[in-house]
Amino acid sequence: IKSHDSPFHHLFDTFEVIGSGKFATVRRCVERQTGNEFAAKFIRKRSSTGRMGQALEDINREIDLLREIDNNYIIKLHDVFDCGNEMIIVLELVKGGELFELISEKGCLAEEEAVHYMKQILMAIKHLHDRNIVHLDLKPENILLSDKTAKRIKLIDFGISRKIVNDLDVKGLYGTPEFVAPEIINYESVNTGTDMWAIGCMAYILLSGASPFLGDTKQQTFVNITAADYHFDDQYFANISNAAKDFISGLLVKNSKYFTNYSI
Ligand SMILES: Cc1ccnnc1
Repeated sequence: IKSHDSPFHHLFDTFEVIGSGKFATVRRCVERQTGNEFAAKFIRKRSSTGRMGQALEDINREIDLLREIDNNYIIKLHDVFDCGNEMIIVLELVKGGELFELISEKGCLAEEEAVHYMKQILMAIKHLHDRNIVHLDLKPENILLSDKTAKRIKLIDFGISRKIVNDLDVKGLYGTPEFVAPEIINYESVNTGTDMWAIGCMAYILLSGASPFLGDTKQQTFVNITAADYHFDDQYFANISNAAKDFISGLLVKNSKYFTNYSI
């Protein structure tokens, strides 16, 4: 995949918006030559003077990570176009909606269905961690369903993902408050355990529909996280297996860089 000089709009027709973020909009598009559908992520570049838009360094980091990844449970990169004041990343189109929507509809999932999704999420994360890549924004909104019948997931959005070099690499507050690990809040270094913490949060949510640390304010959520203060409310967990609770407890461990395991 190389970044083209032939303009994106000669090769693709673009259609409805299917996702949007801070500096990016994702639209369904069709490659004229083949008729194949893709998701085109339009990212505004930050100008030398402005503050709007994403820094080129960050856009290129996301692209380089996507080029390196090749896993059935992670979104595939198709092409990249540099179009002046925006970069266009052409990605595999995933049509089954967000796992988040599924939980919102159903309240929570039956344990065997939650296990089915967690296995796929763990295989995607193992693929990343084996390459020293940490996602850093794992949450149900970033898990899409490739199609509702097959219950296959695709992990998306590597906008804040990083390469971890000798473990003590990146600092800086980011991620979504509800899912960030204590080391993010305490401005300590992140590591693969940072993703495992978020996986623990997602497992808790899939099984109960409740969010383990969510407070009434962002500040209260941060207090709950840094104290690792959560519990298995019997209102939701009465019929959940001990194995499932042990799995979650093993992940919601502070500074869990020494407890990363992928028993699938
Ligand atoms: C939102 C989105 C991103 C990538 N592929 N399909 C949909």
